[in-house]
Amino acid sequence: MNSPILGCSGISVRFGGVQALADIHFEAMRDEITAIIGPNGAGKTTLLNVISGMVTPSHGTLTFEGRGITALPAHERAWGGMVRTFQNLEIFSNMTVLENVTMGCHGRLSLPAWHSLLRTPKSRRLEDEVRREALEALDFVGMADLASVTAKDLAFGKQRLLELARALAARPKLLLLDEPAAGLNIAETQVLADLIMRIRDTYNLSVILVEHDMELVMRISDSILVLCFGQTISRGTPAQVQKDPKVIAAYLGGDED
Ligand SMILES: Nc1ncnc2c1ncn2[C@@H]1O[C@H](COP(=O)(O)OP(=O)(O)OP(=O)(O)O)[C@@H](O)[C@H]1O
Repeated sequence: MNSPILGCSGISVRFGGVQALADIHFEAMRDEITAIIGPNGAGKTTLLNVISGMVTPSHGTLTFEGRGITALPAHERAWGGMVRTFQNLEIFSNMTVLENVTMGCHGRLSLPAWHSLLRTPKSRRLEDEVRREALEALDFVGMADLASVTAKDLAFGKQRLLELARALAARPKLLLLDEPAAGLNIAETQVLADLIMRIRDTYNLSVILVEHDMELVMRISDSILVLCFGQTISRGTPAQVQKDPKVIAAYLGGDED
């Protein structure tokens, strides 16, 4: 039976007078794509930030692979296999595509600095390995031919895929995607949807995504959490969530009755 990779229990976050999240209970299952949706200001990004360790909840606990991680800082969560992408692209624009992706491998594949300084055989082997894995990730997102291009010269859609390739190169167990389709056109969004499903199936990893594009969410998600004003208003499969009157009222702008 499938088990949760991530668990949130009673998560609350307050920013001054704003209750951004109130008592959120939520599980993301292994090898599944879980979407977090909701209207503007619902608390989606805040929840993603709590999961990745960038925001500390005022209440509640988090588990990752069954272990408590509530007090674990963001970088330790990343070492443990939780890797995220950002709504505003965070690529190194003056570096090449390949150099950007190799950044994803570091941390996982690293040696004490003196190995690199002295260019020991071990450090050269490691460099080869990093390069091979980075190229593999680029190939997976269909960008192997762009490896030597400077990142800032890529079209926006390709920059988004570059960020995804870098995240993949870190070999995550849980991939957190913050609005991966933002700024993409319809054709690029289709490519992205196929890619995210292929990532789940090929790498056997779990994905949590925050996304506004409902077509994408309904097409690729195994499970959806719907937030509104910091509260959970619905959870379930795309089919269940789509016909939930609370979701229709709050998110899709319909009537509850
Ligand atoms: N750092 C902060 N300081 C103060 N208030 C914040 C902060 N971050 C978020 N908020 C508030 O918390 C609430 C939830 O914001 P959040 O960004 O998580 O929503 P969201 O669902 O991701 O919205 P959007 O779809 O517009 O990105 C909002 O009312 C927002 O204004």
